[in-house]
Amino acid sequence: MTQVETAPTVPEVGLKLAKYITAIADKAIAARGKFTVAVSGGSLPKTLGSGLLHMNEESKIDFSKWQFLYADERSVPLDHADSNHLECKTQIYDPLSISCADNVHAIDYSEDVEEVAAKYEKTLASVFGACDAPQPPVFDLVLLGMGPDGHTLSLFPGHALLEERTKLVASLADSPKPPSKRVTLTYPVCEAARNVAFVTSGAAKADVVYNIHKEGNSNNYPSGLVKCANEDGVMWFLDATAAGKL
Ligand SMILES: O=C1O[C@H](COP(=O)(O)O)[C@@H](O)[C@H](O)[C@H]1O
Repeated sequence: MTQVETAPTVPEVGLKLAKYITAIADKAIAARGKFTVAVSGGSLPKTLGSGLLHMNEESKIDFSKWQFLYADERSVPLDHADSNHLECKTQIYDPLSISCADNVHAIDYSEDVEEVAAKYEKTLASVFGACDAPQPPVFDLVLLGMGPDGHTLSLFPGHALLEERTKLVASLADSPKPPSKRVTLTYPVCEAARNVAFVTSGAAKADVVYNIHKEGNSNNYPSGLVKCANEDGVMWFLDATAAGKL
């Protein structure tokens, strides 16, 4: 099951997303004292950053109990133009004065992408306590993007990692979308998360959005295979062009 929210423009999607995420954050902080969110790269940081900035201007958001982690990361230095962390820093953390030292868990770069994945699993354990595949970390929210080929996280159509059920964090060195080396959370982590939301915009995504939501072809795309623990299912935030064929 999925839920779909549409808005005419990307900034309006950002605003809806900001209201959604702050509501989840408030609930998580009231229940457990912190809010854990995994963010993706690509177009998502800009959409999220613009929505949060707008909301923050109206009434200040307290980010002190927010913990930002990553849904996936390109294996490049943190100051590289392809780094998902750099994009989040530019679009979200710096404009909102969110402390990278206190509230963000960047994925450190190394030439050895398997080592990067192993270190990220340790980071998950430091935030969530001991976790493994039978008992994955429980994120309050995983925020995902979707490419025009239907990929999400760094899980690409036809890739062997679509079957990964043992690791929480997987590495790949053959991503069809550059850069080739990446690390990614796996499906079991999404399935354990309290909430999972896609944020997708642009006409290039409209066919895949239609296939996943209207044609019952969701199993043909990595994005369509994502599930979460929320009984209302995965949430989709779409702008008018991505939703154009629904
Ligand atoms: O490479 C990636 O692409 C996807 C989708 O990006 P978008 O620019 O089409 O929104 C993104 O979700 C993922 O985090 C990133 O590594």
